[in-house]
Amino acid sequence: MTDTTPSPREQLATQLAEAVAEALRQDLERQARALLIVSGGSTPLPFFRALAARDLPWARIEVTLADERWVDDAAPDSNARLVREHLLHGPAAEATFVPLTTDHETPEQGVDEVATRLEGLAWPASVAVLGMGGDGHTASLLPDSRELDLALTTAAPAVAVRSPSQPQPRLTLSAERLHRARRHFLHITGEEKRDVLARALCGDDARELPIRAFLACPVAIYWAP
Ligand SMILES: O=C1O[C@H](COP(=O)(O)O)[C@@H](O)[C@H](O)[C@H]1O
Repeated sequence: MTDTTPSPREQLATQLAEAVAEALRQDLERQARALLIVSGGSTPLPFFRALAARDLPWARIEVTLADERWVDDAAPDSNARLVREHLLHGPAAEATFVPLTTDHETPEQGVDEVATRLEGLAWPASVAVLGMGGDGHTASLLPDSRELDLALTTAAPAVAVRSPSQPQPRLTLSAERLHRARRHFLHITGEEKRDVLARALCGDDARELPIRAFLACPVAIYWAP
């Protein structure tokens, strides 16, 4: 017989989708629109699929990203592509998705247009679902980027980022803007990320491990092996 038990990562994604959906429902009882910030990368895919299946008033929900690579939105490494392909399905296709790229050649040229777009959203966000890389980065607050200090301290909503460890330039929501969410969830999987998180919890220098900027939010940690 085939084992149909969901994997721990699928169970985690379902639990996270339930928590995010409940937060959106609660806020939409009191306000006309609600904003959801999601992360890119590979971890959120089962969460996107689980959330898309939730019964929500999607037409009143705005979705944007914590960060984006400055690539065409059909490129394999575009976070917008992941959101479009895995979250904005069925009833969830009625959500308003606000991407973080423009037609400009570089994020430095496009950042003001993205900032204007972001200012028009329903702040404070209901939820920010953060991810984390093995180097302790979250969004594109990258430990080796020249712009990390700026992104951690500026009041601007978005920052253009370049980093020797990343093949493409990126655009990230600033730490200040990511803090403007009523609830923060950290979604990570695997032993390596658990160890990085454990290390981050033992210190306070966000320049070394940028995820530290959110560990006192408070943040609800969703982890599975
Ligand atoms: O570059 C990125 O990495 C992190 C984590 O990605 P994952 O593939 O390890 O899940 C992600 O949170 C961030 O949004 C993304 O752009």
